[in-house]
Amino acid sequence: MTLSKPNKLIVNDVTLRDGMHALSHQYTVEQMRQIARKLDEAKVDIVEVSHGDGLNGNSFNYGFSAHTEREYLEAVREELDHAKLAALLLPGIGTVEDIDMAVDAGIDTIRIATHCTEADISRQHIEYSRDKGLDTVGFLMMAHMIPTAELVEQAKLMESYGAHCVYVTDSAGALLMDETRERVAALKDALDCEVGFHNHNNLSLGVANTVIAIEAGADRADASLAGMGAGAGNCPLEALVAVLDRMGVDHGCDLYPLIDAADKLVRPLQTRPVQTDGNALMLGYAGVYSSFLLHTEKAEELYGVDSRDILVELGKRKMIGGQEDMIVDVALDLAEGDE
Ligand SMILES: C[C@H](O)CC(=O)C(=O)O
Ligand SMILES: [Mn+2]
Repeated sequence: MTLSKPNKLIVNDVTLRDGMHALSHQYTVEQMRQIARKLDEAKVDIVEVSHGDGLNGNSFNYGFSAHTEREYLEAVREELDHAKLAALLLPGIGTVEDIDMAVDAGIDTIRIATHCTEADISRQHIEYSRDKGLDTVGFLMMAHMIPTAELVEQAKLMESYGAHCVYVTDSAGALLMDETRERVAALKDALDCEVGFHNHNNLSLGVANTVIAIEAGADRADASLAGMGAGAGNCPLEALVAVLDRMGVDHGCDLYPLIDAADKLVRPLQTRPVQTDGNALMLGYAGVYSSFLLHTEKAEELYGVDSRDILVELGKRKMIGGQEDMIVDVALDLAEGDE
């Protein structure tokens, strides 16, 4: 099938940001350099670098990273000739001072992420980033949790603050195919700015849903090498590019350096394989934030409660990003027999 798309797809790699979750934020600077070099050689448009939970995520609650974000950003900046450098920020975890640091370290793009019902807290950060001349993106996380019409209203807020692009972000990898199409098409219809799509492979729909998003008009798509990311990982970049090649979609990336980087650089780093195994599947099934996976497995070990039960309960309680401490709460409740 050939898809006629008016503009080239913008490919945003998240191996060095979402991929941080899969490694408990422990990339070395040299690993980041090697991966960034290959992404640049493959002509990926945007390479994102940050703590997995965004700038300043370095903390007891989210996990400490091996190096500072300035060290990571400055190192990757030196490796990029073609690709733009991006950082992610969640208002409240990161502040405008972190945007200043990232600008100083050389970013071109900032992505401001909020829970899908909280777009209003992105105003200050989006306006500030626009004033700094950054390519500015709004990122509506856990997009499966609200109906499409509400998501559109939240996206319009981000656009009104000045976002160049607003993302449908399937943080839990929970969206079904029709749900993906409906959300992306509705944002495309309602917004003048670009629309993006980011997802997780928890229900094994990573590539399929990204292709559907592109068919529905997404201008930007996120993916990562070997799917390196939270939960079952993100849409695997090399597989997406192979499929888009077959479909005749203009994405501008070279397949072979991506395959080489996925197989030789990234997969060997995956101490816990990034795949749709039982617990990762449960994230998509129960609608739970993908970065809860490793924290939940730790709670299983500590409190002797089945991870799957913890994840189902977290989904029932509608826990969202930032509520990582509730994983322990739920595990303790289940251990005591009261849920
Ligand atoms: C901070 C999160 O990891 C952002 C993200 O990639 C998602 O919600 O998915
Ligand atoms: Mn993600």
